[in-house]
Amino acid sequence: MIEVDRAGRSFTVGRGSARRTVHAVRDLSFTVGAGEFVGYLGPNGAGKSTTIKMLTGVLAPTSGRLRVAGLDPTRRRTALARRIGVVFGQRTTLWWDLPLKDSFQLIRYLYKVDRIDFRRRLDELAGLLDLGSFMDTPVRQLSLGQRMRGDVTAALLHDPAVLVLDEPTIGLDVVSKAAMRDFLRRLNAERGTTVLLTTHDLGDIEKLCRRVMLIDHGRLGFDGTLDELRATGPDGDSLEEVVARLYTGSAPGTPAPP
Ligand SMILES: Nc1ncnc2c1ncn2[C@@H]1O[C@H](COP(=O)(O)OP(=O)(O)OP(=O)(O)O)[C@@H](O)[C@H]1O
Repeated sequence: MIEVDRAGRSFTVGRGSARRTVHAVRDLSFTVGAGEFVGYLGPNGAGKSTTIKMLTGVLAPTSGRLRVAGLDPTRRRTALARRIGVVFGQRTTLWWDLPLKDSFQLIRYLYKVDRIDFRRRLDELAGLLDLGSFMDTPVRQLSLGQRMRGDVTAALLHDPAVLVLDEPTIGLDVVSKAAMRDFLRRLNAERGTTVLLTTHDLGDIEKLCRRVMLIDHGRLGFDGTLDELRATGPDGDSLEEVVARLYTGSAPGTPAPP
């Protein structure tokens, strides 16, 4: 479902003699099969957002190739939009001044979702994510937890095969977080939606992902099961301790090793 083959993305920053190249992602290769739920971890500045931007067609790779649902994300961005859903926990894709339900109608229009499919899907998602009490509320008045549920619904209205989540539980209280995780687990198990989850919340990873990939300085440093990830540290270490050890030595913005 997702194929990344020696993908790289660099940026030129600075001017004159201070001009230099930042290798945000280097020689990145992995595949994610249909129905997998994969965690994508890395310290700040590791290259996670750059990877997501390449997978969603926002940024073209400067080397290598990517395929999502069989499509080249940069060349087939419109076609890909129908196969992929994306949630950025830190910012909304909803219309700030419109009631939530109007945002959904706009998405139906933009994605050309059949009216009956849309109604069925929205009813189902509204039930699962408990949207009923704030469907008529303008997005700017929603609490963070409500807004996040709205954003997840918006990303799923066109029933995408792949869901890319960038910190979908950030800022949520323990109850909302548990509900969101439960929803995502069911979505993956019952609908077979392929999920790539980027998060700094290792609870998300522990509760949801069987497989974890870890990126550091733009390179894939680990790709294996959650159990294999734990086994990289001494017995009895928490996942946080194991991951912190793997992150050690990396700092945001430091040049990637050659
Ligand atoms: N448009 C850009 N121009 C220049 N450098 C960039 C650009 N986008 C990203 N970078 C650099 O590429 C590297 C990777 O950034 P990226 O945003 O992909 O990291 P990240 O893993 O998502 O970090 P975080 O967890 O902090 O969100 C960083 O050094 C960053 O400064």
